[in-house]
Amino acid sequence: MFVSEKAPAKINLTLDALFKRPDGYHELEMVMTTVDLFDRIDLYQTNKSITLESSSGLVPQDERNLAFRAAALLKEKTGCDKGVHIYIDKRIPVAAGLAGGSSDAAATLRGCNRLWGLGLSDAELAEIGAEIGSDVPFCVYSNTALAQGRGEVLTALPAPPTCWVVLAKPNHGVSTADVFGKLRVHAITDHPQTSRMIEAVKKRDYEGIIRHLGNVLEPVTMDMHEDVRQLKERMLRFGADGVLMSGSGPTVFALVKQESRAVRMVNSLRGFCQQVFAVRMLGVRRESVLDDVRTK
Ligand SMILES: C[C@@](CO)(OP(=O)(O)O)[C@H](O)COP(=O)(O)OP(=O)(O)OC[C@H]1O[C@@H](n2ccc(N)nc2=O)[C@H](O)[C@@H]1O
Ligand SMILES: Nc1ncnc2c1ncn2[C@@H]1O[C@H](COP(=O)(O)OP(=O)(O)O)[C@@H](O)[C@H]1O
Repeated sequence: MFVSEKAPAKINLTLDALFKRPDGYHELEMVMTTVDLFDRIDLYQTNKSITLESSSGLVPQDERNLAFRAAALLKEKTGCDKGVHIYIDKRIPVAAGLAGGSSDAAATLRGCNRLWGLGLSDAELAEIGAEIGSDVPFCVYSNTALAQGRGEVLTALPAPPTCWVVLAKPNHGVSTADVFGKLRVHAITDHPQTSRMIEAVKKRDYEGIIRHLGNVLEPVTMDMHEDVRQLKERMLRFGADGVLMSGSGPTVFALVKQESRAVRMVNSLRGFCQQVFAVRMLGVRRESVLDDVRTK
């Protein structure tokens, strides 16, 4: 038996931190959505064990991989005695603020649920996913949502209006824990207006979305990596309607309406960053690559 799942990247249209909690996590408010840049997760049923391989040498190929951890946790929670071989075709840049690992874990939860015939709901998968990482519940649904708490309390939103999203990742990663570690919540002067962003998304108001883009982690990462600040300035100069760093970074995304402008921007950024993509805003979950369970 074999199933395949798409694992899309996410971007943050807003990211606000309200306070640091006693458990060390930050209480967040984020509007997140998905873009048309995917990893592909192929899952092959085996006897008992879990094994993993990836097209990318940049991610662990063992039990440290978040997809491996997802399959192991699902087995443990359900008492399922089946196994799986996981193959990850990696397209999403790693340690980039695009939730690539979380999305791989979420796609593995969705895929193993089908492969092993467990019949769990998305809400049950999201609850299991929250034990792997704060972004995993959002990635189980992979739509558009307001995320609160440490990221796991979700309220679904409609998809934003479609537009081009140019993603550019500087030639280094950042550690999410390091960025949160340097954030001083009481010193934030420029909180995003989350409710205004929600309103703009609901009204499919493109200009409103552009106006209310905001991320309190952006100055923190920029102070650690000057090239992220330069990248944002460059994208604005190249004619983006709006530019923001996604999550803890260092990927910066630009929103543009016209395809021709997105293509020009990609060509202009290629000398500056190795990983540059022009993709569409998605905002809703796409079903699996191969629609149904197939017998091999
Ligand atoms: C910042 C965000 C925004 O979407 O995305 P990325 O930049 O990773 O894509 C997420 O909150 C990242 O979620 P995720 O990558 O799953 O984080 P986790 O593994 O749960 O946590 C990694 C570390 O980040 C910090 N952390 C994370 C979430 C949160 N609400 N407060 C925190 O302080 C903690 O130090 C934690 O140890
Ligand atoms: N399947 C996976 N894909 C990407 N990274 C993974 C995966 N499994 C574990 N990791 C580890 O998780 C860390 C964060 O990766 P990633 O999810 O790409 O970053 P971000 O949360 O910033 O988008 C990396 O250091 C990477 O080694």
